Amino acid sequence: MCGIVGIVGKSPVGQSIYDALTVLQHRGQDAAGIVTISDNTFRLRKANGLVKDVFHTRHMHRLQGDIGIGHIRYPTAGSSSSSEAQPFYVNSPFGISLAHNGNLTNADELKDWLFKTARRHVNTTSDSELLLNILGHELQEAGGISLTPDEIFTAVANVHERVRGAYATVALIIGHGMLAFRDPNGIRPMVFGKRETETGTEYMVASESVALDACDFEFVRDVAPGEAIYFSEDGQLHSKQCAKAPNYSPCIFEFVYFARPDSTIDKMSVYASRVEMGRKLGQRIAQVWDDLDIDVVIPIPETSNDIALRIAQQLEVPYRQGFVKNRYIGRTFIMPGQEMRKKSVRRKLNAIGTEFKDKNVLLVDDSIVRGTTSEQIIEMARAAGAKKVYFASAAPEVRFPNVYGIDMPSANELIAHGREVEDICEQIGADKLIFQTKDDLIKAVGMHNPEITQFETSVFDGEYLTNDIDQGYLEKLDAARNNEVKETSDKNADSILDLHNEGAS
Ligand SMILES: O=P(O)(O)OC[C@H]1O[C@H](OP(=O)(O)OP(=O)(O)O)[C@H](O)[C@@H]1O
Ligand SMILES: NC(=O)CC[C@H](N)C(=O)O
Ligand SMILES: [Mg+2]
Repeated sequence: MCGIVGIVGKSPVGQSIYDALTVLQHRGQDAAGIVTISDNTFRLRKANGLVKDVFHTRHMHRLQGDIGIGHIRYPTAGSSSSSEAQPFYVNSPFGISLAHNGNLTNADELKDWLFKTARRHVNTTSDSELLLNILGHELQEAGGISLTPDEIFTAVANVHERVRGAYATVALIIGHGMLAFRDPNGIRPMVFGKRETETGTEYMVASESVALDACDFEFVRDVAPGEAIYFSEDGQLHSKQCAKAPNYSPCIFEFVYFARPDSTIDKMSVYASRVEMGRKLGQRIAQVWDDLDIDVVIPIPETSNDIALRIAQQLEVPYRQGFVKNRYIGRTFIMPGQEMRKKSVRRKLNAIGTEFKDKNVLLVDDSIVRGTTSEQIIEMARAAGAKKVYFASAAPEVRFPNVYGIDMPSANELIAHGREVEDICEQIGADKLIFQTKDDLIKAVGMHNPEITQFETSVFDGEYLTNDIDQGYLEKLDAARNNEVKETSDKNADSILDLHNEGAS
């Protein structure tokens, strides 16, 4: 999951974009980038690393201009080379710079078409650079040098026709303004907001509402699935539904894990959804485990904290923070390699012995994906003296790869793939294991916005709503991106030919 942000301001926007990226850091830890426009010239700084490490004072001084976009990356396609950090840039038919959250499912077809028909060369293996070139091509077909909002919307409508997958996108078009659009299923989130200043209204788009809060922008609304919003440089706002058949289906995993609890996505509070996940799971535990002998409920920090607290209330059992999280270690699941993920669990979490000694503990996590966290945490709980270790997951069994922006390319790496609950329980070493049902998860999130009747839930049920994913596609994805392949390609990532990146050293 990446994070995107864009601001059309009335004064320099570099610092606000930086601030927005820091509060979106939980969506990607691999690379960060900002592009601004000043004197009709793009200013770019992007590199691998966290926001705080990528941008130094000297870079911020150079990121001048009242309009700009930013990105933080968690790769789901191509390599993790710094040459695939975003935003990307293309110089025709205008200077365009683009940042993308999501993943395209027809990338091979698009690359071929771009080369053979649109005669555009793409220099990296990133799907986002393909998206940029498709947009460039469609802008060229739709508009002249003056480029009207209608011409821009025609271009986006044609992008929707060509591109499959998930794409929340923000782009700068030099000499014109900023364009934001969301795929017709609205899989990845995007909000927009405004800020009134003495010199006029400023606009901002971002992956999550928390970025608007951090920069003092007032939330206006979510960008609708298939919709495009165009903010001209002089501050005019135009919007249009550009998809023929939009079908609101936000990714439910945003609510389970990805998004920050203080964000609201598609009118649904992430925090309230997690609390309700806890209530429902608590009810289920009480029903299914009638011989309940739980002494204490303990979350696996950090995402599951709110869920575990609600489970404890439901079960009328004490809630204790039995694990301490090292605040200097990032999120484990979005780290690039399995080796790094494994090592990080113990560096990140440590047990407080007294909370476990001679107790039957119920450990709660938001999800079990590869089982990296649960397996090690259960060992730690036992080593700290727990009598019995029970485990509850607020998401159902994750059994299928994700193709829409979460890096789960390989079914074989998912601990629940081809396994039933007893089997998974044995694998992670728990005494008992329980999962939320898919139905309850959908209700827990969906109750906050009755307009949403469908969610993107493919990791739980294998149903891919873009209708273009078959076994052949999944096998190819697995072969290209499984752990082994990724670890080798990441070692070679820096040798990938890069174009000049100002200030990269
Ligand atoms: O089964 P796994 O493959 O281990 O993946 C699931 C775990 O990874 C995530 O935590 P993470 O450490 O990324 O972040 P958090 O601090 O937000 O919980 C998630 O919250 C689970 O704890
Ligand atoms: N997680 C994402 O949104 C990734 C965006 C894009 N597919 C990339 O790999 O850079
Ligand atoms: Mg976690």
